[in-house]
Amino acid sequence: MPVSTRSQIFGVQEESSNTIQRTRNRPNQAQEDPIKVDPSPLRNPHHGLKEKMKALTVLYEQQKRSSSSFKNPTLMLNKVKEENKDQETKIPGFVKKQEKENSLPNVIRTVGLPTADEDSKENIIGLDKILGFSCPPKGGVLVNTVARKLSMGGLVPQSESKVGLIGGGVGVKSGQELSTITENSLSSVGSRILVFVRLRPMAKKEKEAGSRNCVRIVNRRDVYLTEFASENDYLRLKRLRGRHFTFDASFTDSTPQQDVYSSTTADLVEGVLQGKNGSVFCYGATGAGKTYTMLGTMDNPGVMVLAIKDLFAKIRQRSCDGNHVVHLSYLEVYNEMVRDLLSPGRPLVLREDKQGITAAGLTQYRAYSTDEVMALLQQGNKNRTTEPTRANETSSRSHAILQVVAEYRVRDASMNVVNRVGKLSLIDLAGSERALATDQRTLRSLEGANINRSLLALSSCINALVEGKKHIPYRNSKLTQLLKDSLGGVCNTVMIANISPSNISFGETQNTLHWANRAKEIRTKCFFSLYVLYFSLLLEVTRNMIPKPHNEIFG
Ligand SMILES: Nc1ncnc2c1ncn2[C@@H]1O[C@H](COP(=O)(O)OP(=O)(O)OP(=O)(O)O)[C@@H](O)[C@H]1O
Repeated sequence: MPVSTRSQIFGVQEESSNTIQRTRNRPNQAQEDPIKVDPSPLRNPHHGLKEKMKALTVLYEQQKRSSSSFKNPTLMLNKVKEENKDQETKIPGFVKKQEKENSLPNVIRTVGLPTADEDSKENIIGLDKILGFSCPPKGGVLVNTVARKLSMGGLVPQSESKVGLIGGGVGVKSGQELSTITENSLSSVGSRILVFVRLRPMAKKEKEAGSRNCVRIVNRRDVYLTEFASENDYLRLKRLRGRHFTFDASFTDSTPQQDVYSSTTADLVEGVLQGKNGSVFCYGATGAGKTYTMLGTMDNPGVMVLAIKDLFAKIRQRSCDGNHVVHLSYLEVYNEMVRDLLSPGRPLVLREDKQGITAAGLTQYRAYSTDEVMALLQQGNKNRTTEPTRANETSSRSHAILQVVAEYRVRDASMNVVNRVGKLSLIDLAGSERALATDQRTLRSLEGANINRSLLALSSCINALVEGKKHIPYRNSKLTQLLKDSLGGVCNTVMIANISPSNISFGETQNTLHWANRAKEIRTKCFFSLYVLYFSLLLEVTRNMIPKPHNEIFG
C-alpha cells in the first residue's frame, strides 16, 4: 500500500491550516464560505489578535458554562443535545458528515459514571451485606451518563496537534497553534480519570494453598472486599469485615479481553483519531493480571494489541487519501533508568522541552500493519526485564510504556482537508512486592525498592492532584515524569486496577482498590490553561495597542 512521507503530509496541512484557523474563529460564516487568507503583508497587526480574542472569549464562556454543568451530567447531556440540534439546523448535512466521520455518537459514553454520593470515599459496610453479598442495585439500572466524552466528535472541526514523544506541554504559541491549544483545552474540561477494576481468576497455586475468594463484583461496577479473620483468632473467628468500592466499571474474572478493551480503551482510540491524546495504565500488585490485560497472549490479545488493530482499521476507513503514518515507541523504566525496548542500548535521558517530557534518542518505528506492530511488541517484550517472584513466574520488574502516534488526513465539516495527530500511551506498570522491599542486599530487593519508590511517587502525585495542590511532585521518579501528561495534562486517561481474588493477597488488593478509588477524584482539567492563555492574549493585545514607532511595525 502506498504510504506518504511526513513532508508530504505537512505540505497539505500548511496549505489548509490558514483556512481552518479562520473558519474556526467565525463558526457561522465559515460553513458556507471558507475564508481565503489575505496575502497582504501590510495587514493591521492588531486585527488577527482581536479575532483571536473574540474566539477566545466565546470559548471561555463555553468553558465556564460546561464546567458549571459538569457537576450535573443530565443537564450537560441535554445541553449538548440542544447544541447538536442547533448545529444540525445551522449546517445542512452536518449530521450526515458527522456520522460518516465518527462511528461513535457525539455524546454518549456507555460506561455509567457514579453519581455524586456513590462517588464518595469507600464505605466500610456491615457483616450482613458481606455475608450474602446481597447488594441492592443502585436505582435498579446502570445509568449511562456523560463525563468527558462530551467532547468526542466535537462540533468544532479538528486540526493538527503538536505532539512530543512523551508528554505534550501546552503554552501560548503562535496563531496557528492557538486553535489546537484551545481545542485541546476545551475538550479536556472537567475530564476525570476513568477508573476500572479487573478481577483475575484464582490461580492454581492459590487454590492449592486453600485460599478463599475475598472479592465479589456486583452490577458490573461495585466491588465488595471481605477480610476473613485468621483461623487462629478464635475470638473473632466469625467476624468478617468488608469494604465496598464503586468504579466506572468492574470486570469479573470471566470478562473477555475484547469486552475489557471496548469498555476501557475503545473511546480513547476514537479520541486519538480525532487528534486528542489518551493514556491507559494498568496498576496493581504483582501477579494481579496487568500484563495479561495490557499484552495478553497470542490467543487472547490484550488492550495494546486490540487498540492498535482498531486504530489501523479506523484510520484506513477514514483517511481521505489513504495515506497515514503510525509511529511506535516502546520503553521501560527499570531501577530508575529509562531504556528503549525496541532498540536496547544505553539508558535514555529524560528532557523537558516545550512539548513536555521527552526521552532523548528513543527509537520511533514507523509501522504499516497490525502484524508488524505485534512483531515489534513481541520483540520489545523479550527485551523487558522479567523475573520470577513469589506471586508470578514471569513478573515484570519494570514499568513499560508503549506509545503510538497516529497521523492522517480527513475532511472536516467544511470539506477542508485537515491533518489529525493523536497520541496513545499504553502503560503496564510493574507490580509491588512487599517481601522484597525489606531485604536490602539483593538485586531483586533493589528492584522492589525502586518499583515501590516509583509507585509511592505515583501515589504522592495522585494525592497532590486530588487535593488540588499547586506543586505536583512529578520529579520524584522517572515514572511520574513520564506520566505527567497522563495524570495532569491535556489527556484522556483511563486506569485499570488489577486485583487477585485470593484472600492471601487481601492487603495488596485493598491497597490497589484504595488508590484506584482515590484516582477517581483526579481531574485532568485544563480550564486553568485556557485561563492562562486568555489572559496572556489579553496582555499581548494591550501591548499591541500601545503605539509603536514606525520602524518597529514595518521594519
Ligand atoms: N483475566 C485473566 N484471565 C486468565 N488468566 C489471567 C488473567 N489475569 C491474569 N492471568 C494470569 O495470571 C498470571 C499473572 O498475570 P500477569 O503476569 O498479567 O500479572 P502482572 O500483574 O503483570 O504481574 P507482575 O506485576 O509481576 O508482572 C499469568 O499467568 C496470567 O496469564
